[in-house]
Formats: sequence, C-alpha cells, structure tokens
Amino acid sequence: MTDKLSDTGRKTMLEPLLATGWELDEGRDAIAKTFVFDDFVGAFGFMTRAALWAEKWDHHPEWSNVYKTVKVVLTTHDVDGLSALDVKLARKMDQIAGA
Ligand SMILES: C[C@H](O)[C@H](O)[C@H]1CNC2=NC(N)=NC(=O)C2=N1
Repeated sequence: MTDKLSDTGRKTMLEPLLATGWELDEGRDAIAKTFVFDDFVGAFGFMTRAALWAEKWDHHPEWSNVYKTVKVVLTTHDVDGLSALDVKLARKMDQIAGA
C-alpha cells in the first residue's frame, strides 16, 4: 500500500521537482506540469513512452494532449493525495522528455 507523502518526504522529494517546472496544486494535493514538444510526434512519443512506465508501475497520470502540448497532473487516487509513486513517475517523465 502506498502512503501519502510525509512532511519530510515533501521537502526532500517534491522540492527538486518544483525546480524542474512541476507545480503544486495544494487544493487537490497534486503536482502538474505542461510539456511542450517540437510537434505532435514528439508529444505523442512522450505519452507512449510514459504510458508504458505508468502501466508497469500501475500508476497512471491524468493528462491531456493538444497538438504538441501535453498537460500532466499526478496524484494518487488510492490515498487521495501525493505519494512517492507520483514523484517516481514525475522524475521518469522529466527524463523521457529530456531524452
Ligand atoms: C487497482 C489499481 O492498482 C489501482 O486502481 C491503481 C491504478 N492506477 C492508479 N493511478 C493513480 N494515479 N493513482 C492510483 O491510486 C492508482 N491506483
């Protein structure tokens, strides 16, 4: 079972993500980021690669795509807030987008 992030976890794990463009939605206890690629193939390629990790980890993003833009919201529905799984998927998405 995944636990909600503790105060310490928020400091150590969330702060580096906020520095890479993720934003905290405190009302929902979620993090969000907008990724902009060169074109639709870049955006959809990112989604395809991220989807495989999401499925492997059984942790799925809320996201939308318009042309070359992908808007992502991560939160853990099972705990009604942020968990380490959101951090893990956010890091992976940053890695994929930067590759
Ligand atoms: C049964 C299944 O393991 C759960 O419903 C998983 C699936 N994917 C999930 N994704 C997200 N973002 N949060 C969850 O709590 C979650 N739970």
